[in-house]
Amino acid sequence: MNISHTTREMPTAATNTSTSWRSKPSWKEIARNKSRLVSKLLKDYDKRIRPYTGVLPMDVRVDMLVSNIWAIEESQMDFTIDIYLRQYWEDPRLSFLENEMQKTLTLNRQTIDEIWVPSTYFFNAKKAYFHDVTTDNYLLQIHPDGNIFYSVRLTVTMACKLNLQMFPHDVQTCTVMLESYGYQATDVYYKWNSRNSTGDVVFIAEDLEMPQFMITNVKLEERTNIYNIGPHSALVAKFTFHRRLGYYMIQTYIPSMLTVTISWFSFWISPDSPPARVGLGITTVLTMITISNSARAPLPKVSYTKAIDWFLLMCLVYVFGALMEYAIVNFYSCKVQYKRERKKKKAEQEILEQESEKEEDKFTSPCLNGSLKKNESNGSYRLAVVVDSKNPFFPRAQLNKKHPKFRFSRRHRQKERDDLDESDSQPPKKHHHYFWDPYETAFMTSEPAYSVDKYARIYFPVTFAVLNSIYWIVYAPDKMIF
Ligand SMILES: NCCCC(=O)O
Repeated sequence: MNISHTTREMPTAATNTSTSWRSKPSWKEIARNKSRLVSKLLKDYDKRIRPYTGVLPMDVRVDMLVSNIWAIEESQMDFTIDIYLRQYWEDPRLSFLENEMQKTLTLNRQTIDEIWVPSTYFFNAKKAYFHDVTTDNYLLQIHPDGNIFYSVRLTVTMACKLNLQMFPHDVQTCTVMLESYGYQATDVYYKWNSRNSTGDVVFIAEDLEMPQFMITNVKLEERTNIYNIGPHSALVAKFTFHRRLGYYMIQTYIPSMLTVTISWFSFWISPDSPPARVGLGITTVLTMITISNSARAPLPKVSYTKAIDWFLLMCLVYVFGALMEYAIVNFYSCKVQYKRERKKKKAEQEILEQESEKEEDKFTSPCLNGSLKKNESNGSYRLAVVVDSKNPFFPRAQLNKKHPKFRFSRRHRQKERDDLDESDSQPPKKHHHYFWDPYETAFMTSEPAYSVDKYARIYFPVTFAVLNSIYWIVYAPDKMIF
């Protein structure tokens, strides 16, 4: 809506007493003349009868200025629109001779009640009201040739069938359909008015901005609706709305993705800290449920699945999955701990038996000269075997055969050498060092619980990223509007 500001001069006494006042009619004369003209036009005028009745069907041309569109209400499946509805028609009974005093008549609300007006109504209106501040918002102009221009300001809430399968990536089309209530198409025919100065028919106010939508198209149709009482002419304006994603990004998508990401932190927390892992898991599940509820709250209870339902379901499954993963880890962890204890006990029993035998009998032989030491602090065993200089591979092969649980260890080499040789005055002999921690051996041999965490660290983020990409490709293939 372009508004320009101009100043104008009011007629003054000086204007009326100028030398040319006799040739130009005074404003009082003009007013009196117009008053007489209106009375004359309305005398014998029967507003019950339409123009051209019994002679021709008449056209009613329509255009409109949309000054505002209030948010589309998904739960109610409607939208509210502020319009200046403008109707144009010809009524030869109201034509008059144009002259200096008789130009276009601009009249007020009362005159509308005295002339014939089309019985226009909104087909899909749920409720509507006229504006009356500070006076009734009506405009009526009668042109000398009998053309009438009638404008009225309305706020109408219209039904709009929404398909929310793609919500919130949806594009909605809402219609404004107006029709003649009382006249059949053979009497009154509606047409979109493209005869105005711009050629536009539905003007959208320049400053109209919808917080959640963007109007991307307006399509116009003229149609005839067939009823059992006969055909009625109608006009349809179809507004296309693209939903803006910004709100849903901030309120739903980003918080959900962050919640899912937080749930993965559990995979890096020790399985031996159940309060930490269970607490994190349950918090993220509850957070996801809260986000889902608030995202769905304004939506109607439709029976089909919406895009956002899939996304929220996916996130919920992931946070639930992270909690379930801990249940599995915990189960295996307990099982493993039990087995580990048993293995450790068995291993220690074995060692005790070995220790009870003479060390040399067990770990030394003419070809395998070894020295076994137990680390009392952690229960591990270390064995240093003198290497046969002629055959350096000999002791390891021999030991692997005799004591397969011992592992060659570089880690303890220097320490062992110091321990073994400190009391030896001879030059140090070359040793191979072997290590066996019965506890560690039992622990390392079966650790499915820890493997589950290790796999989860990769599996959860990768699959979530893949599913997310599929979601955005399927549901937001076109441009996204924020
Ligand atoms: N000042 C109200 C104008 C009405 C209309 O443009 O239809």
